[in-house]
Amino acid sequence: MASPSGSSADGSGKAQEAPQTSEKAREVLADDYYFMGIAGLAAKKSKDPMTQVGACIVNQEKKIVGVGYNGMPRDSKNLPWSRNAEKEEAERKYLYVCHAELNAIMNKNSADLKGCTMYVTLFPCNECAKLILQAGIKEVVYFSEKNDTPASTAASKKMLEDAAVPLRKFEPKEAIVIDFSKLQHHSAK
Ligand SMILES: Nc1ccn([C@H]2C[C@H](O)[C@@H](COP(=O)(O)O)O2)c(=O)n1
Ligand SMILES: [Zn+2]
Repeated sequence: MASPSGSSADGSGKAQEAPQTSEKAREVLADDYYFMGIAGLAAKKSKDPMTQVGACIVNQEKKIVGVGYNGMPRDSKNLPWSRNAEKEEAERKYLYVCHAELNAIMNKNSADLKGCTMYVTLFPCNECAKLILQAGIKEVVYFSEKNDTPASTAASKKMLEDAAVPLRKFEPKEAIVIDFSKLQHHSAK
């Protein structure tokens, strides 16, 4: 470690290099912010005009093994995105859309998801809770909760609780901002 004064700090007698004044300590993103941030970024890819949801699955070594967002099934072209309650059920998105959690699980790049944690930007519905349990996921971290499907939410909570899978709300204390101009790297010389 360089000593600020530039004098010997290791007993070698050699002067240590002082840190450049332009070098400053960087903040290291905490795991929850990083993984929920990835889920949030994935959500931005969703074509759902009303609700974009993202999910990120992390294994016990804190490696990302699956990411997904809500979208229509593969190769579909003309399925409706409407949520309009006055339309026929077949003309609304709900029968067709693949939830972010389903897509994250399907997109897995590891043999299995046993012992993993799922980060998801919206509370998982009861169908996704079943998928989460069947995949062997052992923890769920969610960000927001809508109260428009109370029976589904209650069933989801019940299933996860019954299987002793902890469900935790992510409560960020600050925003993450990606400023691309700050990602510009400059050579040392
Ligand atoms: N945990 C969840 C909950 C919902 N979704 C998707 C399904 C739809 O695309 C959208 C909800 O639509 P809304 O009723 O808000 O218009 O969110 C999901 O992927 N994961
Ligand atoms: Zn779902």
